[in-house]
Amino acid sequence: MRVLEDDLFPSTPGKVKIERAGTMNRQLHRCFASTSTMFLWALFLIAMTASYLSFQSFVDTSSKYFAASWGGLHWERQIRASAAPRRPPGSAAGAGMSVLVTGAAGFVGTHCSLALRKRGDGVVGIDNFNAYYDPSLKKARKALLSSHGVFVVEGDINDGRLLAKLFDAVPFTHVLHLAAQAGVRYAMENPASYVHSNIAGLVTLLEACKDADPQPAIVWASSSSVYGLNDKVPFSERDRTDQPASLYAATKKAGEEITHTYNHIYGLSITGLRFFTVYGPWGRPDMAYFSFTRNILQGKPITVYRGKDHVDLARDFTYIDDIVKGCLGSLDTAGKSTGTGGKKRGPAPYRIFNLGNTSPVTVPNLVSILEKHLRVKAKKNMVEMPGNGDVPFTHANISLARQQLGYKPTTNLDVGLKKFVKWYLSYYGYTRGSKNFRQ
Ligand SMILES: O=C(O)[C@H]1O[C@H](OP(=O)(O)OP(=O)(O)OC[C@H]2O[C@@H](n3ccc(=O)[nH]c3=O)[C@H](O)[C@@H]2O)[C@H](O)[C@@H](O)[C@@H]1O
Repeated sequence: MRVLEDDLFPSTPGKVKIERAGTMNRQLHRCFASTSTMFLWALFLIAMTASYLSFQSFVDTSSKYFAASWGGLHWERQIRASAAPRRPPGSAAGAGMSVLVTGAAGFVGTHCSLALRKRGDGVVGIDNFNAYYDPSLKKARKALLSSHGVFVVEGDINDGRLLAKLFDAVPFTHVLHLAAQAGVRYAMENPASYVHSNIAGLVTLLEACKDADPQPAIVWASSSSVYGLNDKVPFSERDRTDQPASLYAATKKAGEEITHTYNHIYGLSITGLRFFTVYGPWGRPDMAYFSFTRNILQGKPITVYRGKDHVDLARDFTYIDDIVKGCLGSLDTAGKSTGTGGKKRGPAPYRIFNLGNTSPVTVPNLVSILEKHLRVKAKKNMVEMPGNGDVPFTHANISLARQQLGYKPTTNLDVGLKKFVKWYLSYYGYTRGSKNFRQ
């Protein structure tokens, strides 16, 4: 390039003058020659760029094709086998459902999938096994599901092609949508992950459901956090939910509105469940009861948040088995979706239920119960609740779920944490007095 420039704009003007006088023709000729050289260079560069881009898109497409962990005849056979209900013929509970469970390798997803499978329903799971918390725990849950005949597809709910393929392979009667970016405080660290899973992923899933023929009925996980700054207790489904305290809560609230539009426009049957701080065996390591247990056993301090004026925070902690009953009750009572091929044929149910325990426990009390079951004293750092999205307390009114789902929680925090601690000690291979953890 520098050579070309020098040719057109020589750096010795005196010399130019002399040459101009005598050799104008030659100069013109050189100029034309340089222009055509530039033209050729430009053509060459365009050709190179075009072939690079087409090579890139070939690499992208083929790597997607080769990296895809789904598709093919064998895969479809596994999906269909897993989706097939196995209730005995003539069973009082009917023919059985085919349920697509999103977030199946998650905490609530695993328990619900197992419970459905155990009573004879067909279940196919989908999970993206992201690294929000230790994926090896998710893999272990997947192995547990697999040992009970539940197949879990490794994929993302944002992948519309995968969802379409699943609905092509199986006429799912229900979708239990539990895949989400959970956690209240993490939303300040990674806000985009909440939009990706709880908004974009939800819409992609609803699009697939609305296009499916037959359309499935959808039961999905909202959250008690939608009550936000509401201070009327206990929280009832009729209370205001327009003051979220965290982005997480805002995305769950948005999910309630988004599902409403799909119910209204396409006739999808929707049930939203507001879970209240679910805990238990195979739980989520990011939650307080789980991380407190780990730290207490390892002799590390735990941070206990306190509200304004030293008021203890409280949660309506709900045991996983009770939540599973609420989820299955919701699937069993969900009315049918009415649309086909994206067209609504009539009104479909739109329901929202609180699934809580109705007896809040303070966080210091939770710690005392853990200390009792672990037989280890916690090193507590009491700090004022940072302004990171937490709410001071939650308390569910569950009358609606009791009436319509037959929901009746039966496990208190003491009994539930005892079961959790038993699982934790066996899963992480901890024997009392030893410091050998897998974690
Ligand atoms: O039910 C819900 O709506 C929500 O319940 C939990 O959220 P949260 O109730 O905040 O549960 P934890 O993160 O386990 O916290 C429980 C309590 O412990 C407190 N905490 C948490 C962490 C910590 O280090 N110290 C501490 O005192 C929190 O402030 C809170 O009061 C889940 O993480 C959410 O995904 C779910 O949607």
